Amino acid sequence: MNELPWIEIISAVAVLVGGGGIAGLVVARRRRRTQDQGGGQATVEREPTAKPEEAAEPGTAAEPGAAAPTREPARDVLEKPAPTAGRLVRLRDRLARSGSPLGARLLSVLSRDSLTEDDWDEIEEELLLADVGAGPTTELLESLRTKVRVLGVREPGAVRDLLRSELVALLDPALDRTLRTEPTTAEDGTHLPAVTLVVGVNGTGKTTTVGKLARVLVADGRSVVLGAADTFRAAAADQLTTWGNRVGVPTVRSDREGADPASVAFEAVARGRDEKIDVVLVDTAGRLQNKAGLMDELGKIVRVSSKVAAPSEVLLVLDATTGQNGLSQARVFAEVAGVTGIVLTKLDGTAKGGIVVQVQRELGVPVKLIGLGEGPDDLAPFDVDEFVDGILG
Ligand SMILES: Nc1nc2c(ncn2[C@@H]2O[C@H](COP(=O)(O)OP(=O)(O)OP(=O)(O)O)[C@@H](O)[C@H]2O)c(=O)[nH]1
Repeated sequence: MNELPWIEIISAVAVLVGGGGIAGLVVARRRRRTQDQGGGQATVEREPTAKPEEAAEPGTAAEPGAAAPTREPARDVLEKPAPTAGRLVRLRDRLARSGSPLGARLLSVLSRDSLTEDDWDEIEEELLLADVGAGPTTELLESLRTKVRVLGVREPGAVRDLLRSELVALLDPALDRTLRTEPTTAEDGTHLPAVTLVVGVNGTGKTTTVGKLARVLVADGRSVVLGAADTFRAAAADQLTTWGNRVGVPTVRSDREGADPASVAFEAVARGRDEKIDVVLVDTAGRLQNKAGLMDELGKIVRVSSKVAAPSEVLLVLDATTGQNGLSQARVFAEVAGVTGIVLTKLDGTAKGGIVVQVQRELGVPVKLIGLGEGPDDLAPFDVDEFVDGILG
């Protein structure tokens, strides 16, 4: 794969949008590749060196049969993931087309000749319906009312600029949205891959996000290994393996349904260490935040895989269409797994994007990625300015 055009295109867009969010996904220099993922050549077949026993919690017996064989990708059908750059443009397009855009409705009310109390009530209702949340909605309304009154803003272009700056402020552009995907070196010189753990409740889009993220990383020139720690459903590991195969990324998995997910995560991270892989992406099973056993298991996945390398990112996948529900999920996951970023999926089909504001406020954790559709490259870095321009249409 010729990486140079990628670098030029992505760098140009990073300069254009000036967004910190995309910076973490951009490879600014040609990276050392420890594994050819784009050239259609075979990788070295290697059995995982770590034993499942090592993955057991101290004092617990290792599970028999929990070993995690690796599915090597089929190398002759590799796809070329879409560049990260084009996704920002597509985001605006999808947001503008989804449902009836919040921004357009707000602008139409704000542009009326003289704003009555009914008009302000309508604006409030629109914001609440979009899941912006009661507190942020009140803040936004007060600020808008004052500025409209004090500055006498009436001209449509000026109203749009005012609303735009208020929405940008609400989304906290200062938050660091960089994805930490740089490998590190331990004190003893051991290569440590960057580990990204993907967590969330059932059906939010975790496996799809891992697959899409692998493509983003491959497009940016990173070497990647996937860990199928969703051992409840064999189909989940198959699904992940298929995602990996499409871009030449191997998947570490267990052939036994119900195997210890912590063991699989451990094996995947150990393989990343042994093969000097840049990033290990670990998919976990969907779990309800109110099921203590499942949440304990998640804590164990974090602890056990940290014996090789601690996660540099724990991404909580939230379905934007479920709105407020996502909040209570987010709180519990943050407690158990130390969430470092939110992935908001299915934004293409909802006018409830306001949940971004609430989640960030509640947790102080930034939205880092957004899902814009079911297509393989429908995942984009979250960029505040682009997002607001998208909802303003
Ligand atoms: N429209 C749309 N659909 C999405 C998006 N992300 C994921 N999906 C769909 O959501 C469904 C569930 O996705 P999965 O990745 O299987 O979800 P999961 O969280 O891994 O599911 P469990 O393992 O059962 O918990 C699939 O049909 C995906 O195609 C998105 O951004 N937009």
